[in-house]
Amino acid sequence: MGVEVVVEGLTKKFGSSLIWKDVTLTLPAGEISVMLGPSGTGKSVFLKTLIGLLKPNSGHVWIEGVDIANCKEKDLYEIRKLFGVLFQDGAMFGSMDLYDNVAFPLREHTRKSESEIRNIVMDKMELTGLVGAEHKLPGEISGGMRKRAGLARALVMDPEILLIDEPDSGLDPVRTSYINQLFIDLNAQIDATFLIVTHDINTARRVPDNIGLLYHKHLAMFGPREMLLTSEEPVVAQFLNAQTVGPIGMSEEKDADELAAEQGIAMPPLPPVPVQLETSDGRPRRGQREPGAWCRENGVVPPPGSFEPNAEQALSA
Ligand SMILES: Nc1ncnc2c1ncn2[C@@H]1O[C@H](COP(=O)(O)OP(=O)(O)OP(=O)(O)O)[C@@H](O)[C@H]1O
Repeated sequence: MGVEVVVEGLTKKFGSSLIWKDVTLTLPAGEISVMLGPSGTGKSVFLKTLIGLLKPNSGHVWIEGVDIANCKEKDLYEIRKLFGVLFQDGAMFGSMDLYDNVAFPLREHTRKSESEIRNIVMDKMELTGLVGAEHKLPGEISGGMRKRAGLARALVMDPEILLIDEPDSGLDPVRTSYINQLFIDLNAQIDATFLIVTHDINTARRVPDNIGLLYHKHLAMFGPREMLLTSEEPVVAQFLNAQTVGPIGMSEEKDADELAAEQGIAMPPLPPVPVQLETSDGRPRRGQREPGAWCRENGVVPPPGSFEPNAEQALSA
């Protein structure tokens, strides 16, 4: 389960406006990757391009030997069945209760009987902690529950690839922690390839196996979590450690005057690398590695205090 997604030289423009250029990365099968970036850098456009909702100007997205950026509609239709997508607002139908919302893709795209549908829907409701809320309308539940309902719906077709757009938008830190734990537990259970787009650096620091950062119309870096959290590269270090000193300003890039004013101000030292969030029942995940393994294998000395149980002091953005 879980398939690799290989992105090669992807470039996207709207008219003459370049969104990002030459993005190349591989989402490893069954692992959790996070895509970060300042507002407006094209993270949502990237998700939509991966699933073929938007066409890139050039480049390839290879999934199981098919280039979905350039294939026929018929092949795209087949490949899309591998995806589950959780949109920012959950994208629920307001007039249907949660049960019917979650059942919708099964009724629309399969010939399953209502009793088979019931088994699948209730299984996904259980996975996402929604048993008992089946007959509530989306307008009657909290934002956190709506996201979990969107997640249950994204799971009913047993996706190999799960794309999740800003799961933490509009959620308080406690609900964000719950949904992050749910992603880790789900990843262990379904072994799908996850890509989460987020602004939340605490999510990015603790949840994924891999992190990518889109900045200034290109992919600044993509790689294992420990690689980015120990990187001294100014854009990566500034963003992942929520610093104001560095090349990123309020509206993405700082201008020359702002950067000149910072001359001589050293970037603060990197904080300790936190341990990665584990599954709640201790079940291993495919992408999980021993804390510090990447650093050891690559001869990188992590900041003092890294991987200690209490190293995960929340950073404020
Ligand atoms: N269909 C479209 N047509 C034209 N421009 C678009 C379209 N979709 C997105 N854009 C533009 O592409 C840019 C990137 O948008 P996108 O929503 O992907 O950014 P983002 O990084 O997800 O931002 P945020 O973090 O604020 O959600 C924006 O300038 C947006 O206006």
